[in-house]
Amino acid sequence: MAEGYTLGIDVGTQGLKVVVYNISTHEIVKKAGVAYDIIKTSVPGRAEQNPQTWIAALTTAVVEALDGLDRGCVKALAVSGQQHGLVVLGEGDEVLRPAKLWCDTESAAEAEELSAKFGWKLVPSFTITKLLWLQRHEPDTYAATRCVLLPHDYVNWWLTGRKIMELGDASGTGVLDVEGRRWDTAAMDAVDARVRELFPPLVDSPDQAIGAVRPEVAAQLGLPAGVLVGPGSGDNAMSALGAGAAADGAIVVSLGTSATIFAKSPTAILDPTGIICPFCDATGNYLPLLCTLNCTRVLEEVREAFELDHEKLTQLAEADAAGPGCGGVTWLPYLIGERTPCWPHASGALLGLRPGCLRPGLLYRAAMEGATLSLLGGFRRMVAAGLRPGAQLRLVGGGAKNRLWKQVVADAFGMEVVLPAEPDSAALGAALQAAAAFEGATVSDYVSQHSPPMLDQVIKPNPEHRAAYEEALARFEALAQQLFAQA
Ligand SMILES: Nc1ncnc2c1ncn2[C@@H]1O[C@H](COP(=O)(O)OP(=O)(O)O)[C@@H](O)[C@H]1O
Ligand SMILES: O=P(O)(O)OC[C@H](O)CO
Repeated sequence: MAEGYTLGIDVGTQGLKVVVYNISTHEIVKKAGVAYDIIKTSVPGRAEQNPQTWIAALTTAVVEALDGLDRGCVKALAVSGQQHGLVVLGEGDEVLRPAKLWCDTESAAEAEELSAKFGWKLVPSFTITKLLWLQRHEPDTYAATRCVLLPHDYVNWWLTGRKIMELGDASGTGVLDVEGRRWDTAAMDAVDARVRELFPPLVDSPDQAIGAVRPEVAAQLGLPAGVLVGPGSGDNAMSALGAGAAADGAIVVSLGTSATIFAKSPTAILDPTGIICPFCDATGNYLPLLCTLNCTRVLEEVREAFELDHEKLTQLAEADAAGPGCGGVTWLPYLIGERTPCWPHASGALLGLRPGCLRPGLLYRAAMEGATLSLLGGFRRMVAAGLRPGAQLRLVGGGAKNRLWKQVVADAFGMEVVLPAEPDSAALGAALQAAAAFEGATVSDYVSQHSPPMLDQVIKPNPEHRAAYEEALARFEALAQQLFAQA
């Protein structure tokens, strides 16, 4: 049996995480993380990050994760990344401007225009809408652009020197023929004649390494020579590996900066309404996915306003008299606009306030319920479109660390909630993909044979709370429609 470690690196929106995975014991032996944020700006809809932020965080986190371990044992690594972002490189491979992120909604008008052209609903998250925005709003930068990459592709390029995209993440560009697993050159041409030249080639296989870490990067990270680099993927596809869902088809709910719901599918689900994103997964299958823009950052607003931590706020919320449904207080969480429904110009709204309502515990619960109900509405539409859920959800992401939120999800969805032992499932998924590449196995076989463990605890829905959440969902959807259907 192979001896050694692989590294799984997740380039998230609010931070980067590294897990060190032992290929022999199939255990995570070390973790490290570095937090960062979206660049502060007063420009409405703008959400950008400098790609150098990811590289600096990666260097710090890898060095820290390997501290005290035998670095010579690192055999392979892979990168998971926040999806959809637009990184533009110039003639000398220099980064021409900060990356526009998945949650940047400045390209709302371009998304409308391309939806009409393409015949399916693109939300402003999709990379191609951002590229058209660049052509319109920063023509000099567009003219200087020689290559377009997604965040994880940019990191792969820095690691290996190869400019390449893999199918799972490329699904978020809006110009991939997901079913055919090739670039949709007709869609590219419909945007601009130069677009074809700007996107790099696609990887041949989800199972093979795309190269090895360059010697100068290996020296910077303290890695031995020849560490293989897996193709990586978007964080949702990587999370499907790390949460065991790529092996058993479970439905995963991820509570991160964004909230997502996804499940493996043998066929592509092409939804012209844009509610279900048709994505490839990281095993050669598909990953129909629904994403909302506003999740953990809504709770962060409460944390920052009251200068209390998540534990204290959770205790206050649990003790608050309001309970499930928040006594009629509804928080529409659209702080940065929304993509599901596609309301890029919507804003947050707190409704149903009565005297004495501005209690930190109640507001924290209202934020949690708002983010959850927003996702639940989308989930019901996924089911209506053909998703067949079982009795359980698998919960991952930063929000899954919160005991109250787990129960709120179980109660509101009316389903049992199970948690993978490793909550940073995207980073673990990347480590598993790297292990498969190193061992010459297919990713699909590897994750089936070495399925990540789940925690024993099963969180059961409380039937007594069901009516309160159904009422809260109906109120939430009616208020959202009234306020934002025309936004
Ligand atoms: N106990 C908790 N309760 C609620 N939110 C939490 C808790 N712990 C972490 N978070 C939130 O999880 C988010 C990070 O989740 P993560 O899945 O790592 O996000 P991303 O991949 O988008 O960077 C942060 O906003 C953080 O505040
Ligand atoms: O940073 P996350 O984990 O919320 O990921 C962003 C998603 O990739 C958006 O689809």
